[in-house]
Amino acid sequence: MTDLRKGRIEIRDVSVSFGGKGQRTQAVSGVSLEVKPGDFVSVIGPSGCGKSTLLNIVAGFMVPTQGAALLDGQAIDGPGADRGVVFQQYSLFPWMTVRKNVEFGLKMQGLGINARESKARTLLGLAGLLPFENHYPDQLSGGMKQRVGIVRALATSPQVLLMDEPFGALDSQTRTVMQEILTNMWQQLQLSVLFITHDIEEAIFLSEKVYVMTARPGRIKAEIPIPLPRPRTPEMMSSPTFHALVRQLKGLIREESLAAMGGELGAAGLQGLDAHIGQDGLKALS
Ligand SMILES: Nc1ncnc2c1ncn2[C@@H]1O[C@H](COP(=O)(O)OP(=O)(O)OP(=O)(O)O)[C@@H](O)[C@H]1O
Repeated sequence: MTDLRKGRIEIRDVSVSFGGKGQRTQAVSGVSLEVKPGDFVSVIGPSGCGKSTLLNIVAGFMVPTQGAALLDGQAIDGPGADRGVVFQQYSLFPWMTVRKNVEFGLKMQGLGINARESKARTLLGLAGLLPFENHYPDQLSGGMKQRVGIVRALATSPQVLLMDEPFGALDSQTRTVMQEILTNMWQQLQLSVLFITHDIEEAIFLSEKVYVMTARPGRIKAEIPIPLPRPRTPEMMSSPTFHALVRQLKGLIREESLAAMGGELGAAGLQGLDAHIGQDGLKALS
């Protein structure tokens, strides 16, 4: 079991710019956030606000232009086995069975065949995948492939799990089941999770805390604690607290999405919108 005192992620005053002189894009500006050991924290915000950029910095795939990301007080300077990463697209090896996919990282760590097999089977069991251990990825549904992806990321016992829209490609039914499976695994393994999503309900259902980002350049607009009890159940999604949180987050995101779209459309584009739907239509939208 993961040591509960480990797995603290800190992003300290991080700014990121892309491109050279003349074509410089500031993606992220002065972002600070924290995931305490064993916490589940989501980041939500309009498209292009820098969510994936932040996750890539914590994963060690990218270096910030300013500021720093730390894991348990140590500056992150590259990828490491202490951080498991799951992306939206499934990244399984198609020529390996489910179990061999899960065992891969353990083999790289030099674990013997029996220990690898036993660990892989335990985790596959937690995710309900043991009956499919000898299947190949193309014999699995999207939800099952993503469950294997999560189990594979967890196999090397990382202290933190970094997830970038992991359920974005799944239908809503499968997505709901995956959210429940993930909360169960998170509770049993006591990991810290940094979770990127566009989906407000998903962020609330899964998290202890949700950070809302502004339109680009991404800053932290709000930090919303989620006071729902654990374990979370789908019935909680109909509770007044849940609905109030959805309303609050929708309001915050809407402001930023309009700002982001305004930037893309420009004044002329927005005038075109105005001409199309008229002032009354615009009032109805606000
Ligand atoms: N390698 C890069 N070179 C230039 N610009 C980049 C690069 N990577 C990201 N960007 C820009 O930085 C901004 C933030 O990108 P990022 O992918 O982090 O946003 P995001 O919030 O994850 O977006 P989405 O929700 O659409 O996935 C975007 O405007 C993007 O176009």
